[in-house]
Amino acid sequence: MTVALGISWKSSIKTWINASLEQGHSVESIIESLTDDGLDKEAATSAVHALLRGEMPNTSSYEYDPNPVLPDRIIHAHDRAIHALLRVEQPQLILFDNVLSGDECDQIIEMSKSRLQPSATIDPATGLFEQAENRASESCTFWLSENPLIDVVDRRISALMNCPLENGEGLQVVRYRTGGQYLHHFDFFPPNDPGSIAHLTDGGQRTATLIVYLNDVEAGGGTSFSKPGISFTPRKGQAVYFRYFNNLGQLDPATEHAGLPVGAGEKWIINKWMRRYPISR
Ligand SMILES: O=C(O)CCC(=O)C(=O)O
Ligand SMILES: [Fe+2]
Repeated sequence: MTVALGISWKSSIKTWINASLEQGHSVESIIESLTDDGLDKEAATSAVHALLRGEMPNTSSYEYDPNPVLPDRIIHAHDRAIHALLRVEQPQLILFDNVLSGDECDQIIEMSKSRLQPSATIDPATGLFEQAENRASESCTFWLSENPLIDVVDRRISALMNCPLENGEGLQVVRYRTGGQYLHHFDFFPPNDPGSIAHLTDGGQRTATLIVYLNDVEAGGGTSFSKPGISFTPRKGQAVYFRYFNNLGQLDPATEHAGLPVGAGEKWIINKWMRRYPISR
């Protein structure tokens, strides 16, 4: 016999699903366990998907809970002491100095050149990657800890963001040529887009981003946050952190941002996206 799960599904089931995702169990295996326990498949699937989207509807205003990033002036991140130069509380934004050395920036640019492909964005309906109209750049992704340098950078960023290594997507390197830009957008998967579920099922929602600047840009190319009205100038080795998913499962609308048009020369960055749960690899 199977039972249907009402809208207010028991919080113990929710806690159990959350713990299972945190332990790295796959969505399919969790749904299977729930159906083995007598839930109907559709109810089990929608319960897991509801949790993946975030427990709280975004009708109430975003609550700024404590940032997992340490509040210190200098953070000892894996192998490097990193200075926090500027902190904004609403939205939660931090500018860090010297996250990568000049030499590390140059090496990552060199390693990426032969791998770049035109950047894609996610189709809201299907979840498939499509040719980006709002994003004029090329990019490539490294596997987590793909080589010794990428491994050190992945570990350093994980320590800096105070988020487990396994919750991190592989480093994405982006090159914008003169005129290249990324129009205003959010980094999280829009919870109500049907296409988001395919991405949420492995790792859950994105929680925070670190953008590392790999070069000094000749002109333009800042990262602009329109709600607080702040823009960051690319500076080789520096990084901007922002967090948009809190412990209530809300998403911060004030983290909308853009990569401004590059006025002259090229702009190279790394994107590191952290997820709520470990990603299977
Ligand atoms: O280029 C930038 O400064 C921002 C890039 C960005 O927001 C992204 O790739 O998601
Ligand atoms: Fe972004």
